[in-house]
Amino acid sequence: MTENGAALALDGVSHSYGGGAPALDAVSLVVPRGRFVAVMGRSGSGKSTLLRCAAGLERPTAGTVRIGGTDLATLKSAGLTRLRRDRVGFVFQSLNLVSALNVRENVTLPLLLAGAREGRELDGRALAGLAAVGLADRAEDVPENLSGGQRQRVAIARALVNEPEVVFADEPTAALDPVTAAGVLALLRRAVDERGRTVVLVTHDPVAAAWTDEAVFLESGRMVGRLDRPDEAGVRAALGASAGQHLAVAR
Ligand SMILES: Nc1ncnc2c1ncn2[C@@H]1O[C@H](COP(=O)(O)OP(=O)(O)OP(=O)(O)O)[C@@H](O)[C@H]1O
Repeated sequence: MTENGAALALDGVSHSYGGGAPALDAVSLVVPRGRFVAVMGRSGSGKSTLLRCAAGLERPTAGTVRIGGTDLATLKSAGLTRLRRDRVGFVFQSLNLVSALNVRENVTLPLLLAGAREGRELDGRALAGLAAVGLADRAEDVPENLSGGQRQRVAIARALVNEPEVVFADEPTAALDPVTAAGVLALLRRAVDERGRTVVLVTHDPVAAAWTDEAVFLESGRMVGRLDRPDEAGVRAALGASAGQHLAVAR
């Protein structure tokens, strides 16, 4: 896959907060359309920084980020906001939903922000999205009446509603029990397999990574390895190896 045909392409991306040591150091990554990629590494290795740079939430200090061929550096602040709103979906660990809105309204929010008119068509899209995550019957409920796993499923419906080019998920299952987490990961997997979506998942969890097509490993801001079709044991071994490498360097 060339960079041009990719959903997401990072080329030599570095980022330092306030001129300190690089949190991300010359990372290159090409994610083809219809692929599910896990970004892994220990706490502080730069996973969230990679996601923030890739999603246009943070401007890297060096390197190029392209989403669907658009070089994010060519966009001014308003253009970057539009890109995040129209072409990218987000699922975070928590605080995903607006508590003042019901579930259906939460799902329609990205469409409304993108200029769609309220009405039957919009509600139909929200309900179809909710049905896909098994929550059509909770459409008129408020988020606080939902369990953590149900809220994350609503967040996934919302992240997918505008058919984004890339969905960025930052530890979306960290607060969930293993069974509920598996349900949420299965939904992301289905979005890739059945709807051709592209998902970048930040996680420290080898079980979560085993749902993806490819795991990439960060250590001290650098990309130190990757695994195709990762399984749990392979991911644990790779994480152990990169930690060992780090210790060897630190000594
Ligand atoms: N806003 C910030 N200002 C200054 N330094 C930051 C900021 N955010 C992150 N860092 C630093 O950048 C480095 C990478 O952090 P990052 O949050 O990307 O790691 P992570 O792998 O996502 O960690 P975790 O798994 O704990 O969330 C760390 O050294 C961190 O302290």
